[in-house]
Amino acid sequence: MVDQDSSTDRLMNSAYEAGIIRSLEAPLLDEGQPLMQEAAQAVAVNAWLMLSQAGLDPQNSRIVLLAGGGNNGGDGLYAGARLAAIGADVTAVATSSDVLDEAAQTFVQAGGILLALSSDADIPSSDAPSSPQEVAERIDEAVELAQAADLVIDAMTGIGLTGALRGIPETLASQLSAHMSGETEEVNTGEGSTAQAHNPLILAVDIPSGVGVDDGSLPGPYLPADVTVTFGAMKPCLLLPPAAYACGHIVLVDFGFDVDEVQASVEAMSASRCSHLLRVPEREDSKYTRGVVGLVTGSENFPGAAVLSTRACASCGVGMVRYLGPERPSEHVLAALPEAVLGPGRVEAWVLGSGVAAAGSSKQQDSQRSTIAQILEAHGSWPHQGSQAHETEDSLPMVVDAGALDLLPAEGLGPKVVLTPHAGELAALLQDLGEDVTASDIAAEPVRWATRTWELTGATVLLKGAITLVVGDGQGQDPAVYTTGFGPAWLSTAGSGDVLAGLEGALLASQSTLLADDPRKAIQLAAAGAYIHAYAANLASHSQDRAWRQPLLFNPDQGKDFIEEANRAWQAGSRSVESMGPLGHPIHAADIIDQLERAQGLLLALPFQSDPATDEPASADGDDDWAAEPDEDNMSSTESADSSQASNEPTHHLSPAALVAIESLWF
Ligand SMILES: NC(=O)C1=CN([C@@H]2O[C@H](COP(=O)(O)OP(=O)(O)OC[C@H]3O[C@@H](n4cnc5c(N)ncnc54)[C@H](O)[C@@H]3O)[C@@H](O)[C@H]2O)[C@@H](O)CC1
Ligand SMILES: [K+]
Repeated sequence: MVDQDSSTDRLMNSAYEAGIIRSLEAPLLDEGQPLMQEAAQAVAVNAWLMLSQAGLDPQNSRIVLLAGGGNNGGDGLYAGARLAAIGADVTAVATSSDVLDEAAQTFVQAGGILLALSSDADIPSSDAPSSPQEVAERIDEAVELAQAADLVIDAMTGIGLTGALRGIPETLASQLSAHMSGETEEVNTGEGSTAQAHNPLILAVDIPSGVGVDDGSLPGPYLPADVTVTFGAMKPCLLLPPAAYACGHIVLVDFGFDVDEVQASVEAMSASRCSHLLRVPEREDSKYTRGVVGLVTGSENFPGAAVLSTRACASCGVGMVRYLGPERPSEHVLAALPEAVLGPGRVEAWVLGSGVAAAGSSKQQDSQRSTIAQILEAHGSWPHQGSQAHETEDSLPMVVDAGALDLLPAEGLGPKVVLTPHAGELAALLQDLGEDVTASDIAAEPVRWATRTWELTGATVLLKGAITLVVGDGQGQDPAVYTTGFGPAWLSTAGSGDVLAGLEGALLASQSTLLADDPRKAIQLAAAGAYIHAYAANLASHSQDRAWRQPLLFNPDQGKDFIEEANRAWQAGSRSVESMGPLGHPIHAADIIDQLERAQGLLLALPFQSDPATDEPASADGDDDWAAEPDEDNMSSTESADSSQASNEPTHHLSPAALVAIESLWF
């Protein structure tokens, strides 16, 4: 993990496997800390907030709780009891043969109704269905209740889930998720028109039931959430695609875990982590000590890629950009970037292959490929074939993209070689390495396949996606895994990858001394590159859409601050997990480049901000009068003089009575 992490940074951005979460809970439980009650309180408060944000009165809302047989169900039942106690209409559906007894009794005493679905149910205050037909009827009843509810609290399974959901939880998850995605019949309004089916809000307790806790996969049916209230620490599924897309907004309940001695399995790149990875020039620096990047990108057919990659590279803090290519792209590069130097010479890092056609994809062999092959031979950090040289002093950090990927030697690459494929390119690379895998297999299990590529090649693997993954050498035998989902969906546009390759090269070159000391830093630098890329796209598009957001920290002492943060972050009334905020506008690749320098400036300003706990670069200087400054988490928009005044106003729209009610949940 990044050395300079604050404990808040670590808590919000480091994810631990289920077994480690249990080891972190154990000492607190031994000391008698009432973790389940703390979890239940947080669930109740967040349920209340979700309802009130959607314009509903929580005290008159219909809530359906799906309660499993483990502690996750226990959390849900105690939360349901708190909500029932303030007047909500809460029905708990028991999805397994038993539920935690004391939790169920507390729930029923508070006025909740308990419905058992399993034929061998042994549950207080609810008879088991007596025949298979009655089981089926009760399941139908539960599905209908949930579909008609204002809020569904999903407490079927937490970190105790093994494999895909089975049995009643599987049935409920598949029927409810089909309903919400509109796969079931539309509602006929009786006037010849159809209306969208009503969708309940969904709050997931700890994790959405059904997602692969430790690997972020979706092994079977699952219930996508609007908000996931998770306990103690982040789990891998909350960061890793595709499961992370099913979590909605994440609220992390701080139990005070001591994570100093445990190893995270996934880390999210954050603004603060990123700011520590940028190299700031010193007085004695010259253009050469700041790093020279050599780019073999673009081609006669794709001169634009040469322009985009060199311009992006020049915007990211290197001393010099050197371009190698045929006449046409060279002329374009020089026209767009007069600072560029053409032709061979000394470099600290290479960027190879963006905008270069892979073998077989064009009739004419791309002349850039022979240059790339020579560079790979001379500067690759792997044993040279036919010579005894191993990891040599000639080996340089390099970004290997697009048309250079198939020129790599198959194995023995080092971490300073950063591969930047998208799923399709990775599938082709893995097929060359003998794996039977398609691009859609990779999209379904990206961390598995990025890790496999790292195992086979030894390179650092940056797999591009809405959430980009970087896998490379970690501690001991285990890989390190970083994620970045800071960008808006506008980022998926032609040339965006060329921009990323150029900026990755700049980071590797400017930090070549750091990399020489510890080649594993390439993973963090690669993830930082993806973060800066995303951040520049946010600035360019004025979008607050994010593939992934940091969790909101829930601390019982925060009270109204948390309400305000949640209101700001969740966008009042939003019922869609798709849209995480105002969408901004389209961008093209050059727009991203235009914001790269500003993005880095904002990141470098971060340590000087008054509130170091917030992981959001300082707001800009007010030059965007209408647009929202991108925020990693909970930041407000660019503050003009007027709006900074407005930001002192409470952002929630809760009546005094509503505040009294929520305070009763809180204490
Ligand atoms: N350890 C603790 O004291 C704390 C745990 N907490 C909660 O406890 C949860 C973990 O509790 P548990 O270990 O009891 O496990 P869970 O409650 O997550 O899961 C166990 C339940 O899931 C069912 N299940 C497992 N795999 C299944 C599958 N494939 N298909 C269908 N059902 C399946 C089991 O039959 C059982 O009913 C956490 O996620 C969190 O919500 C919180 O209360 C905080 C404190
Ligand atoms: K759950």
